[in-house]
Amino acid sequence: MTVPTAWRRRDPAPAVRVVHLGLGAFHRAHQAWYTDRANAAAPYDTWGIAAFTGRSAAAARALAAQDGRYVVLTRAADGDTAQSIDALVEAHDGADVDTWRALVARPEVAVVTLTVTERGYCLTADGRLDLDDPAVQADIAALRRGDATAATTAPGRLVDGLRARRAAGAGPLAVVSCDNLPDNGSVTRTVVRTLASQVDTSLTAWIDATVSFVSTMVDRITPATTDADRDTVRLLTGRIDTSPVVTEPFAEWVLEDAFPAGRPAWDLVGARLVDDVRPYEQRKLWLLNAGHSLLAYTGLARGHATVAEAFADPACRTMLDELWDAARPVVPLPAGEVDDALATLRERFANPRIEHRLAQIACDGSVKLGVRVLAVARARRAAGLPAAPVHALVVGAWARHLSDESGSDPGAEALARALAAADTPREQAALLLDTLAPDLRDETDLVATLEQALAGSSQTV
Ligand SMILES: NC(=O)c1ccc[n+]([C@@H]2O[C@H](COP(=O)([O-])OP(=O)(O)OC[C@H]3O[C@@H](n4cnc5c(N)ncnc54)[C@H](O)[C@@H]3O)[C@@H](O)[C@H]2O)c1
Ligand SMILES: O=P(O)(O)OC[C@@H](O)[C@@H](O)[C@H](O)[C@H](O)CO
Repeated sequence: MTVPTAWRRRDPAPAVRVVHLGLGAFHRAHQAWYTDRANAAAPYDTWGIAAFTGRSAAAARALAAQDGRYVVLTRAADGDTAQSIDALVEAHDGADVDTWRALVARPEVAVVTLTVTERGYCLTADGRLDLDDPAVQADIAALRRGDATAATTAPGRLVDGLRARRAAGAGPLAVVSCDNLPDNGSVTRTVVRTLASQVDTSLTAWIDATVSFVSTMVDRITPATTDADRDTVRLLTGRIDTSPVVTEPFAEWVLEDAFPAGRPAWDLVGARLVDDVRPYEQRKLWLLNAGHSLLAYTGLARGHATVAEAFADPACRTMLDELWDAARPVVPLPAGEVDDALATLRERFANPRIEHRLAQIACDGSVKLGVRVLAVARARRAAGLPAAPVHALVVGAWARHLSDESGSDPGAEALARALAAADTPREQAALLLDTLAPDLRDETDLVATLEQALAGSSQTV
């Protein structure tokens, strides 16, 4: 493939030492951007990334045609700045399992990062690998056969790659989830170990001894790229970029320091290495992501299309303030730090130049609401605080969204049918809590306010 002159590298590409799965917008705006800046800050220790798409051969081809290079457009309220990223050195179709195995098995590869969406972890409602999922079953069968086409799920691909690494004797490795899930490192370990144990129990023991699963909190609002964004990049840089990414100025990355074979110097460019990521994860999931989900379901119902539009609507803002008030006392960080995060969030959500589509955020509520919204209800119960009606309001708004847009949540089609067939708000409330947080089914105040929200129908929002 001939790379156009505009995209040819002046300096040699850094050697591949990170492999990534899920080459979407967020990886390009966050982990690749951090790695690019870390390489500049530590030129004696550079790291290249080989990234695999989840499903799309076209996205990998488009980036490969630019030698992996692309522009990050940082969009502030008062203007754009363009930065070319060099850290991504290979882009592959996720279906290319031979290259996946070969790269994960290289001894100089020390880190595997993931952005495969919440759904990509194939979890049951209580956080285990869903062994009833046909895709998981197909992966287990293919991996037992040693099939060359092998795995399609993220846990299956990881097991496939780790098996190749063990066979090559390539040694320790860190697997780093960068998805919006609490305890994302432990969740990744659980799904990988469970799947490996179905294939080869000695592999599970090797994983336990050799692989670390790093929990991280990742934050940078990065909407899907549009044609208008590609036009802006062309005007600003003079380059035709098929794969730019538009993002906000704010970026945050908090990681556990568990890298047995080293890592890029992310700490030199703002990432924080800590012993326990959980407080930061909870701060982000319970304030930002929960806020996004509230704005998505209530904002769409009120005719808005973007976060900034919904945020400017006083009715949405009142609900958002209630949501943040309910979370404030249970986020396990000093109150001043929580208030600073909220002040920053108000500015970020108000940025009218970041066109973050509510429809994008509204997808897959069945795997998001439990960890973003009902986790706060659970934390309030544990702290002896009363149930907050706003949590029921968000779940009710999601249920109504599901009845109009069931395609936006492939994991909730059966639930949408059951909700439509249910005779009373009480039955609907039970169905919703069974799906999202079965342990909260006996939370009488929550159930009562959810029934009210469901009975109130669209008047509630
Ligand atoms: N966009 C953001 O603002 C943002 C911020 C923080 C975290 N995240 C996390 O990153 C994830 C991806 O966001 P994005 O903006 O890059 O989305 P995107 O749609 O641009 O890309 C998603 C990527 O994940 C891959 N993928 C999807 N399902 C997969 C699966 N089952 N197995 C393997 N790969 C799979 C897709 O093929 C694609 O490469 C989010 O779901 C979230 O968990 C996103
Ligand atoms: O990416 P998702 O689908 O997990 O969630 C949608 C948004 O809430 C999310 O992408 C935020 O923009 C992001 O988490 C900000 O860091």
